[in-house]
Amino acid sequence: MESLPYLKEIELKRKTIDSFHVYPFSIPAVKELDFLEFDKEVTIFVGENGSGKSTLLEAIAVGLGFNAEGGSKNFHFGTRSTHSELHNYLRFSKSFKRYKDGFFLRAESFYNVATNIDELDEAAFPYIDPPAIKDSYGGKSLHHQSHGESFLSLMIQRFSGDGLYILDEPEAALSPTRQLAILSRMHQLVTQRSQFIMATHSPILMAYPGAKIYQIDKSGLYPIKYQDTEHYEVTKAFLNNPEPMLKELFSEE
Ligand SMILES: Nc1ncnc2c1ncn2[C@@H]1O[C@H](COP(=O)(O)OP(=O)(O)OP(=O)(O)O)[C@@H](O)[C@H]1O
Repeated sequence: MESLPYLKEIELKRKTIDSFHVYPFSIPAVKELDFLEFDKEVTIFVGENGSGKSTLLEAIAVGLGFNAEGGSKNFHFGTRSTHSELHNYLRFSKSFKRYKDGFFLRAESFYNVATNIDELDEAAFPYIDPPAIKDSYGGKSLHHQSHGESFLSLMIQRFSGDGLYILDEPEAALSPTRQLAILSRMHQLVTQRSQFIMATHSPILMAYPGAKIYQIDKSGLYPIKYQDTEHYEVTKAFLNNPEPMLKELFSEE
């Protein structure tokens, strides 16, 4: 699709940064960052806990106009104000084509998104019967669905294609079977001209065919093949033959 992706590149305006010794500029994802290309429909960030995936994803989302705690561009609630200033130091290079749908999904604050939907529906109730917003999320309050069900409702019912979707660890509540369902839904949405930018620890989700995977570690941020990710190697080695690893882990020495 010629006009995809919607987000083509980000650049860190390094000259405007006073110090790379303070958060968020001190974290591996940012310290070595210059340019980052989004040249595939699906871009995936992988890396150890604390490498800076969420910080980077949040800055991309906020810089593009999404609420720092997640949601579509219509969400403006905030229960905390701890998001970093990184977005102010990024330059965004976008396609001429606009996306029609968009969502920033972060596992850690999805609860607040669900609460906000309920509150908006309650506020609309005297005027619109039945309240409409949750219809787009599977017809019942996301609080009345399991964590995994609500994630899946969101992707299946609410995401409508022609979209830019920024997902932070969407696997958090999902069984392996549901993660496969997410892969399938992502594929449908990609065929409907969508772009995904995602941070994940899931070896299932990072197997999305043709995805561009960026590894984040102390040397910075660089493309990596799926089979070379630590997530793939460790999971494969463990599942193929768990005993030696368990023995090593539980040895007294
Ligand atoms: N508001 C903040 N102020 C200072 N340091 C922070 C802040 N938020 C995060 N950090 C630190 O920045 C680093 C990167 O955190 P971040 O949440 O981006 O990592 P991550 O790669 O998403 O980790 P995980 O895989 O565990 O979700 C961590 O060391 C974290 O402690």
